[in-house]
Amino acid sequence: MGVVEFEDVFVKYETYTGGVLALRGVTFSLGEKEALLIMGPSGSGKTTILKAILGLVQPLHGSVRVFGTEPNDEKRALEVRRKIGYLTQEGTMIKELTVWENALFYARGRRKSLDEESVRKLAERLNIGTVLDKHPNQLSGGELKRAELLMVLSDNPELLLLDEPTSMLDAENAETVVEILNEIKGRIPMIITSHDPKLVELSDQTLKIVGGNLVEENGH
Ligand SMILES: Nc1ncnc2c1ncn2[C@@H]1O[C@H](COP(=O)(O)OP(=O)(O)OP(=O)(O)O)[C@@H](O)[C@H]1O
Repeated sequence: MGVVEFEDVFVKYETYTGGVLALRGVTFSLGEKEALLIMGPSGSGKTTILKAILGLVQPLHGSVRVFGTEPNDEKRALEVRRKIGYLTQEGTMIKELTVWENALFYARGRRKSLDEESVRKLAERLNIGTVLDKHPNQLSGGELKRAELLMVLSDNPELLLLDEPTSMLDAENAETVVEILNEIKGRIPMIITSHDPKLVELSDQTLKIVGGNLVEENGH
């Protein structure tokens, strides 16, 4: 059994004009040591796959299972959600809190504790050692991206969903992020959306999605 299993999943967003079918029969499985990369043009359904894993959208048809459970299952949804580290494209940090306070708040909400020393070490590696006591609106786009990643990695997630983890980063910082993900790979299963060739290299499996349909699958 995979950590994540999609079987013929259709997802529709309701709109005033009748709705958008964002996923049209998507099937794939993520093994417990695997890194899966999802590629595809803007609006093709990549983020919707991540949202379906988190239970933020309901399949119209088909089944999604995460750690053997439907992410919308009332009794186990929260337990499953707490295992997942989700890096969004838009960021989720609270602007009134510092980066360190955000990481603490994020971990506490998930019933986890943080080891300050390892968080500081990871921050140094991500080249944001000096931003832990700053507020998110005091950071550059690239610093904020790495701070969000720091928060998501800090509380030892059991599954990582990373939406465009190297976008907004210069080559050197993108390289460091890929290096860190390479070290984590095999320990924490991950699903990454990106077009970054370095992340293609890192992944065990690549899916290409166009207009909500899987058009290509490659196992490396
Ligand atoms: N909340 C929503 N309501 C209505 N339509 C939506 C909603 N969210 C996404 N969509 C539509 O669903 C489709 C898939 O969107 P999705 O965000 O999954 O694409 P994506 O591949 O992640 O795009 P990008 O690379 O630009 O982030 C798009 O047509 C988008 O406009």
